[in-house]
Amino acid sequence: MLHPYLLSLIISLFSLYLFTKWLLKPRTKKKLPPSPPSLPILGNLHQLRPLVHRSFQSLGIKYGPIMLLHFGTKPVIIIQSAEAAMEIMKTHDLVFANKPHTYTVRRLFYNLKDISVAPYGEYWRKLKSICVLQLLSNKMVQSFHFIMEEETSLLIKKIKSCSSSGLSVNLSELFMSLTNDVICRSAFGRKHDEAEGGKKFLMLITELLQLVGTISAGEFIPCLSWINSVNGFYTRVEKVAKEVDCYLDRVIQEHMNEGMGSDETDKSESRENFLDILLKLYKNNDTGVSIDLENIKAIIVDIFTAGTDTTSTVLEWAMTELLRHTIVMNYLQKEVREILKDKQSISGDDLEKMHYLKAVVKETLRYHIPIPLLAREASEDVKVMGYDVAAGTIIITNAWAIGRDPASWDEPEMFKPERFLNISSKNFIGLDFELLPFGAGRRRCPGIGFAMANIELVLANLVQKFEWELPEGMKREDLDVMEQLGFTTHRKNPLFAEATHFYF
Ligand code: HEM
Repeated sequence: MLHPYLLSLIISLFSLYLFTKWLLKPRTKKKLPPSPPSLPILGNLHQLRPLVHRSFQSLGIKYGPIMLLHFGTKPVIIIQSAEAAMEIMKTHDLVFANKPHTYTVRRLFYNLKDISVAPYGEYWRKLKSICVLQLLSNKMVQSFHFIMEEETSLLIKKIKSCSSSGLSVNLSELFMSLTNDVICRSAFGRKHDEAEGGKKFLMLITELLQLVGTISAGEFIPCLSWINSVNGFYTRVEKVAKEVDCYLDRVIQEHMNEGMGSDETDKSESRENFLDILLKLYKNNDTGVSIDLENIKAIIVDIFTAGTDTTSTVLEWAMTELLRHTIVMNYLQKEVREILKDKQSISGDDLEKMHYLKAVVKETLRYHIPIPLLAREASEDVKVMGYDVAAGTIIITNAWAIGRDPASWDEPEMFKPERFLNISSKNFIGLDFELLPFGAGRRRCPGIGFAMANIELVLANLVQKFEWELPEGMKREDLDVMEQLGFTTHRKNPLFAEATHFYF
């Protein structure tokens, strides 16, 4: 037995040894990206203006292509070069396969039961494969071509009738309603008119996107979360979530009844739509992942939010730039009219030959990227561009700034479709990190084929069938290019134009 004094001496010496060892241990200091000075509690939130992508770009000029900000207490890394984006969406794609969520996102997307914000894992993989292989496969996109054609013909008729009365047309509104109708028919098999709340649903989706696109201090600073209750933000979130849910409940119930032979059947299209496929999976449950009605509603919200505003935004900006650049408009009209000759209906094969049209769409996607910010979250500690990124850090890739980065693009502030005519020019399918309108890596958009088919068909028809002018008295240089705050950067003010001559 040791004497108690001796025992305590040994313990004390051993503790001293351990303490000294700990003190002398060389500390590996974390190497963090450059960071603008921040305020207590607020972090860098006070430095962000409503058009956040522009604020990030301005800060990036001083702090570089990878910088660390704090949204309240939450560290957020901002990526603003193609090289850094490649590290996030290619080199470490698996580590960054998760999306960050706020209360708003969880509430509006059925507690992450959808595809676009669902955590990366088995469940998300199954849903994504359903989306890629079944809902948005090439075969399905081709089967929806007739919907896109019919809706485009309706758009043309509306423009003609408006212009025959000497009125200018609100193209922004027409594009939004066209893309909504195309998605609605592809999703549910038919359009939903005013009486069925179709227009209201469109407005709800627009509001949902605005809420998701708002960076509210209350979501990032726990002690300020009361602000969102007081300023009505959470009330709006709650109202939109409930109304969307109510609408989708009704639509799904009707769809199930139609399948059982209700007299609604005559309004529906005979071909399979998204809801048919999802309800089949729900009933058969043979995919290995059980889909319940909440999942179906969440996926439908995804398809509407991802597919309507984005597509109409591209159309709106493409027409804005064509109206601002007469030479581009003339060149495009010449190409489309030469390929079509007297044909009125435009096929997929015709569109394939329209290289300048494709260049105009690509340039629009670069210059006016519909979703400017791509958010991810680190699932483990990792090094990016030599900097330490801790698990849980939010990463935001500013795809808007990358599309305008002078290091990657000649004259990035000019609208020049010609830059995409070269065979080796960049593409948007997620392999060129200078051009990321559809993202890249595992989380890349599965709706590229659907969106491009729709956009090209509408634009080709608009430039083939009409001559376009700005409303009377307005000069090209007066046409504004202001962006609206939200998840997608559409025009702040609606685009009005006049169709002066018809060729059909
Ligand atoms: C011009 C039109 C469109 C643009 C610019 C666009 C852009 C995007 C972007 C940037 C993402 C996120 C990618 C990432 O984080 O890396 C995304 C995801 C997604 N998009 Fe699209 N999209 C468009 C059309 C569509 C359409 C028409 C649909 C469906 C009908 C669709 C369905 C989805 C879905 C389900 C996701 C989530 C994918 C996932 O998280 O794995 N998108 N889209």
